[in-house]
Amino acid sequence: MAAAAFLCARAAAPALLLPPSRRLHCRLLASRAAAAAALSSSSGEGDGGVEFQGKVGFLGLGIMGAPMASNLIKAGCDVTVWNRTKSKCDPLLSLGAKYEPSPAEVASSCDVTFAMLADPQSAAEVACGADGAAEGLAPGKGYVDVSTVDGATSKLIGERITSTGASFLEAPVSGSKKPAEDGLLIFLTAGDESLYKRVAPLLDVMGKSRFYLGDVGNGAAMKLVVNMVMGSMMVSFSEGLLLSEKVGLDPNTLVEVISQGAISAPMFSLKGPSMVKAAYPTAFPLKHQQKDLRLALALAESVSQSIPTVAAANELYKAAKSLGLADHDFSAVIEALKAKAHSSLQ
Ligand SMILES: NC(=O)C1=CN([C@@H]2O[C@H](COP(=O)(O)OP(=O)(O)OC[C@H]3O[C@@H](n4cnc5c(N)ncnc54)[C@H](OP(=O)(O)O)[C@@H]3O)[C@@H](O)[C@H]2O)C=CC1
Ligand SMILES: O=CCCC(=O)O
Repeated sequence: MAAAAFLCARAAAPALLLPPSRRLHCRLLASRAAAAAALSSSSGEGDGGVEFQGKVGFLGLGIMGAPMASNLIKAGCDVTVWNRTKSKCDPLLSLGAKYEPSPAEVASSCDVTFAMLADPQSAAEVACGADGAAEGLAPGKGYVDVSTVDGATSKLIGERITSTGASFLEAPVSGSKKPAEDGLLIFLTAGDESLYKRVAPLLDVMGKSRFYLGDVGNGAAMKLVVNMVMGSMMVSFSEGLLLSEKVGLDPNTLVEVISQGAISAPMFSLKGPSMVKAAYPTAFPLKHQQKDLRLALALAESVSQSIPTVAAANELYKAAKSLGLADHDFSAVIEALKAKAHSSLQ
């Protein structure tokens, strides 16, 4: 069921690649959304992907938020943006977005507001702080937090949002810069189910599939588990690249061998060639990967689950941060291993 859903949703995605004249208008996305929603929700409730009518707010225009908001605008949605560093709004304004000077003003002028912030602190501040989104919310409005945060922060945000009478959905995403640009993200949602159904057409503009996971906290937990696996995989891959080179193999050949076998992953094929060249163009900042490992370790501790591989990986990401690599792509963690090898030789 889930596998079939995945294929169906992927097949719908190339609509975003159509020339502007043939691009689907947001309000006309119902058929695409209906087709995808009927099969792509893990709950299998066949929510029908009702069309979205209303104004959409978007807070946080970093690596992920900017292309996500941009896809909504290109699909014909009426989008209002805000970002702490105002200049990052300019490309979206050129595409036709409106601007409001605070999260509160975005939320009060829109029907549904999305937030894509760096970490738990910034997500809480933008939602609940002074001039935060909650100050502009009211019954009938919705707030969808797509940032990667821990469950406790998400619950705190959700409680503040729902205290205004508005609805709350957490919806962190799997997929990086390129899937965000291509509208191929995977949404891991939890919280208000009617808000989930209401924003389904918008999620389908930005993503290829979506999962509704129940209570607030479940989306955050799913995202952290996925990212802890990813962070450990990247460390293991880095160790393999370095070892292959040390024993006289060509690491590029290792990348190719891995790509053809059972452990093949798009991440290895995508990042391997540039890692061999010690180049780390940022798609997923290393500081965010380390944040996710820190949050995953806390999640594991909360249920007395041992995750020693993740704990070891986390130490390497911390070491990479202390080498000044926080804003590089997370694949730069390989540099921490190189530094370790170098220091053990001295
Ligand atoms: N990049 C990726 O591949 C993916 C990232 N994620 C997650 O998505 C979220 C965003 O990631 P990404 O776009 O890469 O990150 P960026 O670092 O590119 O963007 C972070 C955003 O948060 C804003 N921000 C940071 N601190 C504050 C603050 N105190 N108050 C208000 N705004 C603040 C930034 O504003 P400003 O421009 O002013 O700095 C910016 O808009 C993170 O939670 C990340 O873990 C999830 C999936 C993939
Ligand atoms: O949180 C970042 C996830 C990156 C990815 O899924 O490729």
